[in-house]
Amino acid sequence: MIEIRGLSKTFVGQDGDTVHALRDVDLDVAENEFLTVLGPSGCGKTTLLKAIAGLIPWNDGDILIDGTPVRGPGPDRGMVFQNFALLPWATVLDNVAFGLKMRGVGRSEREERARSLIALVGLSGFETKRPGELSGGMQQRVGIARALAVQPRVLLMDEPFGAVDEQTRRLLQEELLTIWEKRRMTVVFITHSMEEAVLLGDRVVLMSARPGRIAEIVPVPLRRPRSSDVGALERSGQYVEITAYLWDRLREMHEEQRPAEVAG
Ligand SMILES: Nc1ncnc2c1ncn2[C@@H]1O[C@H](COP(=O)(O)OP(=O)(O)OP(=O)(O)O)[C@@H](O)[C@H]1O
Repeated sequence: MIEIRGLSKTFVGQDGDTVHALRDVDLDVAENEFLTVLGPSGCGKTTLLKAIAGLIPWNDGDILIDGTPVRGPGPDRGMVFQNFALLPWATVLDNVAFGLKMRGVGRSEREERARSLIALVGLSGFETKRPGELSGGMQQRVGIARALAVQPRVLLMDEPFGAVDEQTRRLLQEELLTIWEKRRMTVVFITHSMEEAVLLGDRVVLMSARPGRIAEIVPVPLRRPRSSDVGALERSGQYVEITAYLWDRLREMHEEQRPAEVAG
């Protein structure tokens, strides 16, 4: 469904140095797959996601969605950011309905759709609140509802639970699994957490830094649905084994990086 071929992206820093954020990345994401992306800080995860979203240009390569080249943002792709990126002056209802308004959906229909999504993410009763009156976890629920409102085929999530406390993160992970189990869509989910990558993903993409490349793709054959008993899943041998494997690989990648760092 998403095909990435030979994707390369360089940035020129303020000091004039060139940073190879991505080099020659090839990746296929299947329809309705939940793909998680894990890698050290600065390996190009956000750059990859923004390129798929059509938010930044790249130097080389192609990104195709159902065979159509990505040339910019589109309603087929919804994005959820770590820092929520909500409209601070607008109510929860208006934030969730915003994308529908932009697409010319009439008031009563967009409010009805927004209310049902607000219920889906567990925020009924908070429709008239503004983001500043909500906790971080609640704000991120609004961010998810807003992204889902336009019924995107692809949901792009950039460390969406990175800014909330551990308990809230656990709840949001379970909720996201429940939502995805109900209405399947293709998800690309960036995280720093090995546990999160395994809990949510069908496959984990491991990226290495400088330049950002795909080091390995690790399948996660844990049974689904997973939302009903996350605790048992996390205690299963398979879960423990995959998480340990990812940690070994990340540590190896870190070791490989070190001599280059020392040599400058
Ligand atoms: N606008 C920019 N200008 C210059 N360099 C940039 C820019 N955006 C990203 N970079 C560089 O590109 C590389 C990849 O950045 P990116 O944000 O994609 O990494 P990341 O894996 O998402 O990092 P993190 O996990 O810390 O969020 C980094 O070295 C970063 O410094």
